Amino acid sequence: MKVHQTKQLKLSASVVAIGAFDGIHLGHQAVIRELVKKSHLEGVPSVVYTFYPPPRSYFQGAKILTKPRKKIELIQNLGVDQLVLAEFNEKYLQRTAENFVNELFLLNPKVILVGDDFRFGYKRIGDVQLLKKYFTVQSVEPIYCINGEKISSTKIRELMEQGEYKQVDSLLGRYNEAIKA
Ligand SMILES: Cc1cc2nc3c(=O)[nH]c(=O)nc-3n(C[C@H](O)[C@H](O)[C@H](O)COP(=O)(O)O)c2cc1C
Ligand SMILES: Nc1ncnc2c1ncn2[C@@H]1O[C@H](COP(=O)(O)OP(=O)(O)OP(=O)(O)O)[C@@H](O)[C@H]1O
Repeated sequence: MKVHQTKQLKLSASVVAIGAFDGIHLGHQAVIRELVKKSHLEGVPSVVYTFYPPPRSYFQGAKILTKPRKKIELIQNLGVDQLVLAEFNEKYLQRTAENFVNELFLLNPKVILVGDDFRFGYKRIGDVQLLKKYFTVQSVEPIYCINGEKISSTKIRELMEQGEYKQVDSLLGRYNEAIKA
């Protein structure tokens, strides 16, 4: 897997998943597995486009569940070809939604996988409707916890605060991760 941190990636075709992906929990894993499956079906490279730090950590000080090295390792293990790890900083967050769309054009995506609530660009102006003007956009069926709640990085952070380490591990799908994080 190739990791790109500064220069914008250019590809003649791809399938792309975008998001914070902090923790690479079971929901994230489902998205990335679907991405890799589509990439094999289409015969084009898979691209995960993510951020460091996660926007929720940058803005709200949320605990970071996976530091870059671990995040890279986990994404690579899922069979992804290219990883964009954008540094989320004061300059980056001020990029307009159109400017971000222009970066996505450079990837020539056949499909983009994002959640229905995905937002992008300065002040979160860009939404899935805007993305759909230019690209084929799809989402993946949600993966739920045993109690019926949707798995999320936020839920995992809450469980960590409560010391529910077994539950954290079960949502991450990995053992002893909660203690190390
Ligand atoms: C170019 C760009 C600019 C962004 N600027 C802001 C911003 O000004 N304020 C904000 O709260 N989030 C901003 N974000 C973060 C998004 O709201 C969102 O958290 C990010 O795209 C990850 O999506 P996800 O949270 O659905 O995984 C920006 C994202 C991108 C790609
Ligand atoms: N439980 C889930 N099932 C399926 N897909 C999910 C799940 N959780 C997140 N995703 C998808 O993973 C991608 C990255 O999402 P993101 O990291 O913003 O999710 P999150 O874990 O809900 O984070 P947060 O708690 O910070 O909102 C998006 O495409 C999103 O729709």
